[in-house]
Amino acid sequence: MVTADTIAAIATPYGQGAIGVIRLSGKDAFSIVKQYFRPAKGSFEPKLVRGYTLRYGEWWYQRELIDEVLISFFVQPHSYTGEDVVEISCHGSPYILNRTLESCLDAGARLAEPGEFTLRAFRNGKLDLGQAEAVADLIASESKAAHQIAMHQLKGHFSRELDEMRTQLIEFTGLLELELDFAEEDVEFADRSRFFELLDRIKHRLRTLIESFSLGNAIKNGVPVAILGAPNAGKSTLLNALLGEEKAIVSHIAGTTRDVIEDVITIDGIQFRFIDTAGLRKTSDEIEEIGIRKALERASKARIILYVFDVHASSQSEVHATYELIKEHAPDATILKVGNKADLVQDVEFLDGDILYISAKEKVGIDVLKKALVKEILREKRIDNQVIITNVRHLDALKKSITALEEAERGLRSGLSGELVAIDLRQALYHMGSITGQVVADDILGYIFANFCIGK
Ligand SMILES: Nc1nc2c(c(=O)[nH]1)N(C=O)[C@@H](CNc1ccc(C(=O)N[C@@H](CCC(=O)O)C(=O)O)cc1)CN2
Ligand SMILES: Nc1nc2c(ncn2[C@@H]2O[C@H](COP(=O)(O)OP(=O)(O)OP(=O)(O)O)[C@@H](O)[C@H]2O)c(=O)[nH]1
Ligand SMILES: [Mg+2]
Repeated sequence: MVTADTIAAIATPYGQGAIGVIRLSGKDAFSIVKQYFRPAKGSFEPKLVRGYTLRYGEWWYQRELIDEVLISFFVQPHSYTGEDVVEISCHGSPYILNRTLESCLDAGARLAEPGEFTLRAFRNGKLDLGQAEAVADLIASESKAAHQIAMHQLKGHFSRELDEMRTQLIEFTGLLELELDFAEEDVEFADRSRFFELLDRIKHRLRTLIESFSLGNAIKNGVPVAILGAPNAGKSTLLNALLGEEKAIVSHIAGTTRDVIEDVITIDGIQFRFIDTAGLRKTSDEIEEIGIRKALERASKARIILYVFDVHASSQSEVHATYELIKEHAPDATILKVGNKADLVQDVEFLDGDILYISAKEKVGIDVLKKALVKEILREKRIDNQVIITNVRHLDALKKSITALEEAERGLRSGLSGELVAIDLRQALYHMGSITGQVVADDILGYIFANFCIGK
């Protein structure tokens, strides 16, 4: 067990709260408590601490009664970090928390780096790297879907699957390398046809994981939905109807919205990021022109585009032309056609095809539109109980693994000797292992944990 220097941090958010927690981890955690803690009953002996116990008493520092506190004890290796851990629960006042932290630092603890508690948990084998990253995602999750994906990963499903694939590859790679020792005898220990099968299976699975990134990333950061269309189509009215608040200015004057306006809402557990934009048209107004450029730029980054047109006022050719303009700028997005101001027409037989008719102003059809958005994101996919990757680092490692596997396959097909093929396989194994952290360089660890909160 690694028991390094003792780290300390405030583990709760900054500001006033009912309770605030200071966390200490490392070999001096209990003796630091000894210096300032006066138990309400009995005495406190670091050596006699039992894990999973709680003590009540006072925290004194520089002759000042800082607070009444509750202290939780975890004895290594049975703690989050795997080290001796202490949690001091104070009243949630910034002054109390700062003073208590100060006292711990005064006694020799060091201020923890962001993510350092979790880094220690990783180093001590409590979590693998993928799970440690899931902890950060879990804390950041703001919707049921994002929470589900992070929790699935924290529970180690992704890691287990990678481990299984790695084990199969390692076995085969070992056999290939063994052939080297019998080079003169021209033997093949590793059954080539079974190998191609294995490679196909693993590549297919890796590809599915890679494809899941687009969904995973959208869910984690909020699915970007850009609202586009001609001026006065009712885009801002639609944004307000979706959000249920008057966020954007609405007026009968064409060209009202200039800047990009955005806000998030959660629908059926999925967070959507709605982006209202300037109406698309030819204009000589310089500022409006900038707004239109921004609109098209945001269109290119959206996953879904709500193309809003006025069923009452627009001609079929206008509707078509704007649609083509949007499509050109956002070839990868799904474009949903939304025929607005349906309240102004009697029979809606304006355009054929899959058009959603709504009245943004009268809030008619908004729920159907929301359902359509959720359906578009989930399609047939379920997000519970399956691995969905959300992390660019993982995406990168998976892509590199596939490239190496393809190289190995090419080598085998062209009759390359086993030991050379094995080099590519080791490369693939390396990249797969980098996800769970079986192989990982220190600078990568530093980069990963730097993005955590302090105290985590
Ligand atoms: N107060 C508090 N709440 C918290 C945490 C924490 O550290 N402190 N957590 C942290 O962020 C999460 C819980 N994670 C934890 C994971 C493992 C252990 C732990 O003690 N593990 C031992 C126990 C196993 C056993 O029961 O024997 C171990 O792994 O050996 C503690 C917390 C969320 N809530
Ligand atoms: N009758 C009716 N009027 C609507 C509807 N939606 C919007 N309007 C009206 O259409 C006008 C333009 O609405 P906006 O939401 O500002 O249109 P926009 O697309 O954001 O326009 P720009 O920002 O100029 O591009 C306003 O007068 C709205 O009240 C609707 O469903 N029915
Ligand atoms: Mg507008």
